[in-house]
Amino acid sequence: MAKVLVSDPIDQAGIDILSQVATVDIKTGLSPEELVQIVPEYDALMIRSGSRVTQEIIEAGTQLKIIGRAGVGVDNVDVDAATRKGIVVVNSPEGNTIAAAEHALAMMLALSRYIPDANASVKSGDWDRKSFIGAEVYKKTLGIVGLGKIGSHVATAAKAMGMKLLAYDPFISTERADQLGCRLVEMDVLLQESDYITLHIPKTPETTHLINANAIAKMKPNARIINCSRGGIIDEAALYNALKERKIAGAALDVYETEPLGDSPLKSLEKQVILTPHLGASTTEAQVNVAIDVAEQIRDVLLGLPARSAVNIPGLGPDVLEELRPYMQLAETLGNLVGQLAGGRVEQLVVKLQGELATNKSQPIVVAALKGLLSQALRERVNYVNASIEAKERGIRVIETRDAAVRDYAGSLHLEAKGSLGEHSVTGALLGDSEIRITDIDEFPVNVPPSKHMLFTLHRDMPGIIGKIGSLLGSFNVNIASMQVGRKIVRGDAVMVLSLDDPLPDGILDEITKVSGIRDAYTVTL
Ligand SMILES: NC(=O)C1=CN([C@@H]2O[C@H](COP(=O)(O)OP(=O)(O)OC[C@H]3O[C@@H](n4cnc5c(N)ncnc54)[C@H](O)[C@@H]3O)[C@@H](O)[C@H]2O)C=CC1
Ligand SMILES: O=C(O)CCC(=O)C(=O)O
Repeated sequence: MAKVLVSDPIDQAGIDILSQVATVDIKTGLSPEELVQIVPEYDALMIRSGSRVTQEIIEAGTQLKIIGRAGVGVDNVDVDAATRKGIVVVNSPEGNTIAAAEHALAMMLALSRYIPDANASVKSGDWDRKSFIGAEVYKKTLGIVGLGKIGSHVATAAKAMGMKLLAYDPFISTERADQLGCRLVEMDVLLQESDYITLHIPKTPETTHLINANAIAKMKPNARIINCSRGGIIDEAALYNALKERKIAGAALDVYETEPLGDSPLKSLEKQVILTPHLGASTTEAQVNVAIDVAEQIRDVLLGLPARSAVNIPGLGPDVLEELRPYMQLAETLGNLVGQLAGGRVEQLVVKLQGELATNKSQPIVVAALKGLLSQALRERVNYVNASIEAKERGIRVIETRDAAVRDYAGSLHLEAKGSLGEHSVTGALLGDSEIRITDIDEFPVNVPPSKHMLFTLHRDMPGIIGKIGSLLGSFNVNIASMQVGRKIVRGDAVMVLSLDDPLPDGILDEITKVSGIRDAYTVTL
């Protein structure tokens, strides 16, 4: 049975799902050294934000197939290292959206009305009403940085509270911002015009210290900033100085440059600062959502099925996966077939998407074709995660083309592999929704389903040749399941495609190539 290590607190709903297919060990609070030591036993690792999955841990995880992050941000996982090792990294892109958005809104209101300090004051025995005169958010301007899932929910709620909305997000359209009632502006405008600024962006090289001394200098003196996204987007030293010198009115932070927050001067500031310990996703509802979402994906991957929210399988969201899955199977089968026909070292793969397939997202198809192509060499070591990297490291040039005009089938895929031993091409299509047909071998038209054991010959189309191959296979006790010949002209060159019930015994291929009229013969195992 597979083994899963859960190294952060995860809701029981997720553990129950994992337990259907694996032995689950819950070991929280491990040091990085302890994690390195025990990770080799495990097939999957499930974490929240508490565990940092470094390259060293990934290298040590020789059995690891999947790392599941029960949340959105995967910045605590070395995704590149996982990708190189073919380990799928999944997250829960939506499970805690509402929780994080509501936390940001709660922070904005709490900051405006000094709720944490007022609460502490009452609990300490005071009845001080003068020190806590707050500000209303009604009719104030909220600047939202990052109008993705969380930012959009914040926008909708803030709109309902009568706020004016600005948004900065270089990757969303004006139409989308309009829909949410936001005016899409440049960052400088947002900084200059907002009374409240809330950050909902990932931490990337571009967003690190996006809010630095320079940006803070552009903000209004009454401005308050909220960060429930990622630590490090705000330069904490610059923020501290600005707050201390009253250049801005307040800040509410849930995330920090280093977590847990150590000996930070921010802790010394009073009612203009609120600090929470990375609680954005900490609601019962969100924890159930993310635990189920990620546990289901770990279960699926351990059962050999694809994951719906893999962050390191290019372009493979759940909607794309649903639509392209049959074509990906086709691509993988054809990649495997053309790789075996080409033999030797493949230097170039042309992937041509034809008919309706030409209008589809190509990346998953190309990845699937490469996975098939490399599967003979790498077996189970190649997967959708690392196929592109493995191909690149082997110097395989990938050329992608599209031809929507090819209409033999609704959608078809043509692969050409050029290598040290020559050049071969195959074309395939889907019959109905998912039945694969090989429709062309080296430009000879055929119509055969792939089968586990196959024999392909290139021969001269002449009487008696099929019988000779049949007898030869019979003499080696190999049963033919089906046979088809593809030719362009009568008595010219032709290909023969045989599906066999049994693998070809050693030596028979040499015998076949000796038959008069046979130019070449290839065995393929799919
Ligand atoms: N505090 C907490 O516990 C939680 C924090 N988060 C964090 O919140 C952040 C937002 O999450 P989601 O809304 O789910 O992500 P999302 O991917 O739906 O939205 C992010 C948005 O940021 C935009 N963006 C990217 N780079 C940008 C840049 N340089 N400038 C402006 N906009 C940029 C993107 O276009 C996208 O619209 C993430 O960093 C996530 O890790 C998420 C959940 C809980
Ligand atoms: O696991 C958590 O509580 C943190 C959630 C978070 O930061 C995220 O989902 O990006």
